Amino acid sequence: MTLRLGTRGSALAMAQSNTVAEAVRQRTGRPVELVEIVTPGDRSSAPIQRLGVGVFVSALRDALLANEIDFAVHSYKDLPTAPAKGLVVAAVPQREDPRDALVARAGMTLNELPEGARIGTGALRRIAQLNALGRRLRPEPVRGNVDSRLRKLAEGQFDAIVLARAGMARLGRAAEATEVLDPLLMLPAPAQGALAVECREDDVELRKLLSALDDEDTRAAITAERALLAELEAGCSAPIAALAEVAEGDEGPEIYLRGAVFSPDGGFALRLSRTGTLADAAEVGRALARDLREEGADNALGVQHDPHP
Ligand SMILES: NCc1[nH]cc(CCC(=O)O)c1CC(=O)O
Repeated sequence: MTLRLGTRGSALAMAQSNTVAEAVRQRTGRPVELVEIVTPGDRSSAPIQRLGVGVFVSALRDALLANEIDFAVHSYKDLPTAPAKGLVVAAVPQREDPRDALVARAGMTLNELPEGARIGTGALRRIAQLNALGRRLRPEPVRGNVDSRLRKLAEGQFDAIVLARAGMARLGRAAEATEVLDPLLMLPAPAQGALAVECREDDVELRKLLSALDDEDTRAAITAERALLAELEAGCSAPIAALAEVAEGDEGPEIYLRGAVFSPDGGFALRLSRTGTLADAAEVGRALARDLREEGADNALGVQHDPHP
């Protein structure tokens, strides 16, 4: 029987869904059809921070629970940390490049941008890290999909924009980045570059099929990054960054987790790290969150800032 994959109609969502659909066809031999779901987030042009964290997600989840579709693909970093009742992340495919990218006019790198350069980005995490550089760059809000952000740059609305390299890559536009930002300067959002393949918890047969797409290292990395985020009780737009990498340690594979918390003006920046085994990924994330808290993370997270005053 044909599997129904629910997807938003945006170019990025379609690219992600088509990639997963193809992988499911190849690995299971089952036909997959795409079913387009329109979410309130697609109809509105209000700032994401105002629409709320789950705006792109809940319409897909409703369709899953109503049995209108069989599975859905999300950008993992857009998923709230709270688990969805009746649903399960059945697969976490191998992650794309998790780093942020700079696209600047005249091929400039971050270091070459002049004082006062206007940088289009709405994410508090990116605004804070740009401000923390102390270069007097000027972050300015920008919304819209990857294509429209690149168009606004080309039209001269900004000197540069910062966006996830993974999103550019999925649209075949990664070559337009003028610099891939080192996580030392710009630590990405928890789960950036990863996908969550979600289905109904009780759909045992499909869960088994989808598990063929699961990548163990990616799942461990995302588990650590999101445990950190959940422990700090922050949403996807909070100025919190995390990146876990898996590498061979002395006694087998190990997880290397970096986490950071910023005040939006960049005046407070706290970066810490921890390591552990893959099996302990969630505990590594929670422990690093506690470390961040002990070192004053709440100073940055306690106050609610309006990103677009
Ligand atoms: N914030 C929206 C969003 N959600 C997922 C991606 C890109 C793909 C990914 O990170 O997986 C983007 C665009 C961006 O941050 O530039």
